Amino acid sequence: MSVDAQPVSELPDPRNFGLPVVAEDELPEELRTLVARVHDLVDAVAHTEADTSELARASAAVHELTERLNVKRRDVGAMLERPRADGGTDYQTLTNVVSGVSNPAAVPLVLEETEDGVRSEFTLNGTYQGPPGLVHGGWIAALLDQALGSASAAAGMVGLTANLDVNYRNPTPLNAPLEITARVTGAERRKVHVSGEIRHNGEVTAEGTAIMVRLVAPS
Ligand SMILES: CCCCCCCC/C=C\CCCCCCCC(=O)SCCNC(=O)CCNC(=O)[C@H](O)C(C)(C)COP(=O)(O)OP(=O)(O)OC[C@H]1O[C@@H](n2cnc3c(N)ncnc32)[C@H](O)[C@@H]1OP(=O)(O)O
Repeated sequence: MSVDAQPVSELPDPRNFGLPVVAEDELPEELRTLVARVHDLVDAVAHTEADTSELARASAAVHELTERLNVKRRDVGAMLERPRADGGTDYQTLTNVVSGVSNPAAVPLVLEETEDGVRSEFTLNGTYQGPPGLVHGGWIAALLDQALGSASAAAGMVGLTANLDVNYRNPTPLNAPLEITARVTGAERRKVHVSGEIRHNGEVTAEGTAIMVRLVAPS
């Protein structure tokens, strides 16, 4: 596979795409705490066997809270900006459903750059269940999509997924330590070829390949 695309050293500035940008240090610690607590709340709701009066009280409290938080909402598409260790700037979608720091539905997947791509260790609670005790296959695809896209971005080539191919090799367990890895394997013109896998105890449970098509900033 040929590698003839020229990686750019900096990620494109989302402002050039008309997107609002929030600096990481502008994100209140109280929001991060709220996100973590609501993440746990979703799992609690999914599995609770509390009695009906407790359920009714919880339902009213959550409804009231939703109305209070909805008074002031961020624009869809807001991007989080943070400094990178190498002096560059990193961007990610604030509410990304897999890794967004303000999204309680997110895993959250915190991908670290490695020598050849990206990597993360994470655990999925019962919220992500498909078959009994196992992670939903659609979420496995979403996790791989995110890691594959991030590997491309980490190599300076931000793109959209044009094609994603997933093989489910072994069941992926809930509530157990998982590892995800991804890397760029080649690039030609705007196409970036990426591959990655999810492992449990060192054994591959799912692997994916994708073609990301690099974004071109409007001129
Ligand atoms: C915005 C600001 C950014 C700021 C910085 C951000 C930092 C972010 C940080 C971290 C990264 C995050 C990571 C995200 C991870 C999650 C990713 C997703 O979930 S993406 C959502 C799902 N994907 C879509 O919604 C795409 C929908 N499809 C499209 O929009 C178009 O089809 C698109 C862009 C993929 C291509 O359209 P065309 O018109 O631009 O380009 P054409 O000319 O058609 O294709 C270019 C090349 O790609 C090939 N191609 C296109 N589609 C293909 C396909 N399905 N299979 C194989 N090849 C394909 C073509 O054959 C062509 O190749 P040839 O250069 O001629 O060899």
